[in-house]
Amino acid sequence: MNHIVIIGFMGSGKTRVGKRLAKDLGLPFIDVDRLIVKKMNMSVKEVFERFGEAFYRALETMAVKELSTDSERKVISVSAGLPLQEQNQKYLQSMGTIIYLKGSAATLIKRLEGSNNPTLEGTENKEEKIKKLLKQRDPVYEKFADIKVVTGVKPFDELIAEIEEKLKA
Ligand SMILES: Nc1ncnc2c1ncn2[C@@H]1O[C@H](COP(=O)(O)OP(=O)(O)O)[C@@H](O)[C@H]1O
Ligand SMILES: O=C(O)C1=C[C@@H](OP(=O)(O)O)[C@@H](O)[C@H](O)C1
Ligand SMILES: [Mg+2]
Repeated sequence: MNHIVIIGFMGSGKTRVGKRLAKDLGLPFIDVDRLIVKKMNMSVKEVFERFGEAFYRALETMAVKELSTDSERKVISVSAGLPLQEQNQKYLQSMGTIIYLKGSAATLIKRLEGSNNPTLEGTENKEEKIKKLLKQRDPVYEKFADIKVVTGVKPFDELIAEIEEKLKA
């Protein structure tokens, strides 16, 4: 497929960037988290609480499998944990151009201050947890990236322009 796929840590801007790219490119936008929220008619947090993380991960796999064979080109923001799951990786790789929105620990910590993300909830030291998870996840995101851009260093519009240039190259 030739989708444009956005990956990255929680708070890296996948949803915001994906929405804007889709608008600029005149493509439909899909956000995997939002797709699940709609399907389940409850928040991500509620799905985790009522059915557990494994169930949420299974929903992610169903979504990515379906999208990997969807022939209508789209901008797709996948949830942060999705690329980490081995069962998703073959689908992810067949989807199209993968953009990694890379953020420093400092940028992500700042953006996730008020977040009620279930992956970070209940942790005593949120900063340490973010740093630890980022260390585990960054090499995986790097591995799958066709295009890498750093978020948090330039204004949003300039970041979008950089991505659009790289997509043309
Ligand atoms: N390039 C950026 N510069 C500043 N703030 C940003 C940028 N991209 C996203 N944000 C903000 O960071 C937060 C997380 O963005 P979001 O798109 O929800 O991330 P994700 O979907 O990767 O978890 C939001 O408040 C969003 O407005
Ligand atoms: O990192 C994770 O494990 C998760 C990230 C979230 O997505 P965002 O990247 O949109 O925050 C959401 O899918 C869920 O809370 C699990
Ligand atoms: Mg999001």
